[in-house]
Amino acid sequence: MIIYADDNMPYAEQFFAGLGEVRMFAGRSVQPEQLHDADVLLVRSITAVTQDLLARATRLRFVGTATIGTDHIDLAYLARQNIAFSSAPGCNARAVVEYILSSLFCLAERYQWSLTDKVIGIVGVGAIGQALTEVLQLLGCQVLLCDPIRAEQEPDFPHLAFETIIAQADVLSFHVPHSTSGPYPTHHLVNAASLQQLKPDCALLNACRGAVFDNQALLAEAQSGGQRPLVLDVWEQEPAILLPLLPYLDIATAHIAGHSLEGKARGTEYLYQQLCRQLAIPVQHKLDDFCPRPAISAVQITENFGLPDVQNLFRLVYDVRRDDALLRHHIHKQGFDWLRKNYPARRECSTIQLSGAGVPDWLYQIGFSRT
Ligand SMILES: NC(=O)C1=CN([C@@H]2O[C@H](COP(=O)(O)OP(=O)(O)OC[C@H]3O[C@@H](n4cnc5c(N)ncnc54)[C@H](O)[C@@H]3O)[C@@H](O)[C@H]2O)C=CC1
Ligand SMILES: O=C(O)C(=O)[C@H](O)COP(=O)(O)O
Repeated sequence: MIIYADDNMPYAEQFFAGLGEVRMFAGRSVQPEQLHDADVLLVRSITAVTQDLLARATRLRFVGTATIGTDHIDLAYLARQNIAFSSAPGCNARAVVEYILSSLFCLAERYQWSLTDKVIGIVGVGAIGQALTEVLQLLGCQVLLCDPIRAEQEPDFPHLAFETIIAQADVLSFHVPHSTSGPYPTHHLVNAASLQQLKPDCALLNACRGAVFDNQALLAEAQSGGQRPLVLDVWEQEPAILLPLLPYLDIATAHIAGHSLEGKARGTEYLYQQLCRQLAIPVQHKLDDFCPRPAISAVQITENFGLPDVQNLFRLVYDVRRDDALLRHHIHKQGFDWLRKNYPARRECSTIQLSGAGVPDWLYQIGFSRT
């Protein structure tokens, strides 16, 4: 069996070598001829898996994407061809939550907010939006939710219409898939018209898909004197991003919100498990076999620890300002894909064990580990 895997998929060799010959490829530039003998194709979000890409892959039996999003895959074509498919739902949800949390801590410091005074709106309350909601509520924030699809399925879900939430929120964080059709399309949810409905200082955060925000509309508003705080991890037309927008952004990163080591590697592990299931063979490897020990693994908490200390503790794990600086420094010479490919190691809160008599339970609930 020949398994083609994106060369930005951590531990692909280690997980898949026992199942066949593993060949790595460059996700952005892979060509149909390269895949002519593929039995299995494992991609990340930068490879558009279309009928054209698979034109020569007559042996293909399984396609996997080590991502949550599936908007780069022609799912209907795979179904028509009887090619099994798996994404990796939830694999990097925790990393995105930590990215947003770090961004909120930065904005709070820069603008001297108290996060607990802000009304935070979450648009899209799936794996990421739900986990983010729970963390923010544990930190004492007021959170409003918008998810019309959940509202249809769960009568008690506290849904607010998009028009309502955008008028009330001080901060809006988006966690929807990108869609252009269906009853609730998300393409350009934030556009020139919806920007007019927002409070003028309502902060906008996008760590879902670039085209959920009309980037030209953001630029037009900023150039005409708009002052709203902006955080963008994802952009329209990646990797050719709208560079004139950069100076107006508080935080700008290269689609790395989900790129904790655990987040990426869980994606690989999930696909490995799915392929084993497809082949009806037992799972032999797990993530813990491969993930290295984190640089900082334990922290002592004293009885003086309180809510204001969370930001400092959190910065031991992740500080989004590092990734913002990387983008601003390297984007012109090295480019967007280089930033993603050379992303420095980042671990999740769960890799830090907290000890001490005074550890409040909510610290464990927001993601740190017990000793
Ligand atoms: N920046 C990054 O590195 C990453 C980005 N993502 C993006 O984040 C998206 C969300 O991820 P998950 O929460 O895991 O997905 P999910 O599928 O668990 O949740 C998405 C939620 O959005 C809701 N939704 C759909 N259309 C909506 C609309 N018009 N208005 C409000 N809600 C709507 C759905 O009902 C669902 O509850 C992914 O589709 C992916 O595109 C995911 C991981 C990493
Ligand atoms: O999971 C998703 O969906 C994402 O957006 C990924 O975190 C993006 O990472 P790459 O697959 O583009 O490396």
